[in-house]
Amino acid sequence: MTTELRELRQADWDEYYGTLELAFGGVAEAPEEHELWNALTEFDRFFGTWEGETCVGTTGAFSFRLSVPGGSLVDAAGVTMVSVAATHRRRGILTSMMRRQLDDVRAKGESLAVLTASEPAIYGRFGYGAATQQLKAEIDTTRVRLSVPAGTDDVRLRYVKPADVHEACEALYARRVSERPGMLARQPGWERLGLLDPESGRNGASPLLCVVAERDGELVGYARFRIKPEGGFSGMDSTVRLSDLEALDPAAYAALWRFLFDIDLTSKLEAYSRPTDDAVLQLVSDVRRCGIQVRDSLYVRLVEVGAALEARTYRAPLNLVLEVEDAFCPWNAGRWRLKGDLKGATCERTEDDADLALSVRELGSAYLGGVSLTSLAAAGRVRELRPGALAEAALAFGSDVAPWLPHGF
Ligand SMILES: CC(=O)SCCNC(=O)CCNC(=O)[C@H](O)C(C)(C)COP(=O)(O)OP(=O)(O)OC[C@H]1O[C@@H](n2cnc3c(N)ncnc32)[C@H](O)[C@@H]1OP(=O)(O)O
Repeated sequence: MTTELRELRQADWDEYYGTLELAFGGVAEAPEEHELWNALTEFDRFFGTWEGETCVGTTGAFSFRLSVPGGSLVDAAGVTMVSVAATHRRRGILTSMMRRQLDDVRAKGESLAVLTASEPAIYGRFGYGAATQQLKAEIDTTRVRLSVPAGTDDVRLRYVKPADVHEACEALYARRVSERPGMLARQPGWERLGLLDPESGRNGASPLLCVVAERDGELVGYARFRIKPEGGFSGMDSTVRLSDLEALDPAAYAALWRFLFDIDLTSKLEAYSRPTDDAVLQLVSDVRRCGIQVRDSLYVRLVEVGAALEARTYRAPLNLVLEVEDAFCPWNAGRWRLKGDLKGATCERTEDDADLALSVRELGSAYLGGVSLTSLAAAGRVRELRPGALAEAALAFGSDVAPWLPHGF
């Protein structure tokens, strides 16, 4: 039986979403999660592959604004909900959906596509490069102490219901977005994600709790977390699970972490996604007892190389020619002259000799400044054709702040 790839319709959403859930193990999500993802679906950007009435492939894209080095917010397609029914794998269904999707992203004028991958091996062939990492911590709060900066005691903390302060927390988050590449500006509707709290997603922990940090009555930070009750005959020994934490200054930041460390009857603090340069690593007395692990997070694909490279700034002056390989989106292939500095950039087609050769996947990895071109060159994935060009480009592409995606999509 032949398959048909077509835009998603509201009437087909349940069948489409059922296919996706099955590909991820078949456990149905809670009704409130269904409702949120249905509300966020941009139907003209979501595709299903159909065999008769049966959906056998899913994908979609959200219209995001991504923070890039220099602080601009750039239109980016947030690729999501990718699956192929296990009965229909290895027949090229994913490849046909990726083809349609990237053509569609290009037609919309977006220069970037981004995603988080269930497995790192899937998306390199389509030109996506791993661009950010996330840090997981499991901190033994009975052994690790925090050194807090002056002013921490002036920060007032209070428990609040997450929904009661949600608007103010979202406004604070919005101020943080342009300060760190990889963060997404919350689009209308997405503010609900931070409050999503189905019982099935808590794994035995409390409902979502929130503490705000204030100074002179102004919100300067917040932490949202859950507490998983644990322990036994000898007493309670619970775990704090941090969901998200943002603060506007070091004292507010330290006050929130100190609070999380000091919650009575708890001995462990778990954080699943923090930036790799999180300042908490500089506050702790014993980083070895923080159970740090790092993994890949956001993958970036330059859909229009010229426009994407012009959309960010560069940390040092740069003037070189890139020879780009891009088998899946051949309109990007060839030579580009990139001139840039802290103020802006131009990137145009050229016939001049190339200084560096790389594929679009390496450009995606380096784009947010978190993966060094020098390291990619050491792996043989970037070739220096003019001596000195690699050092020049590696310095310019880098970011002082580690890029980070705070939440999945
Ligand atoms: C952004 C997100 O949503 S990430 C979520 C991705 N989804 C999942 O992980 C759910 C479970 N997995 C699946 O649904 C499917 O296995 C998919 C979507 C990963 C792959 O779908 P398929 O239709 O089988 O892929 P398709 O046949 O187009 O394969 C294309 C190529 O990718 C390769 N490939 C496919 N899946 C994988 C994988 N998991 N790891 C490594 N390579 C893979 C294939 O071997 C093939 O390579 P080839 O052209 O050299 O032979």
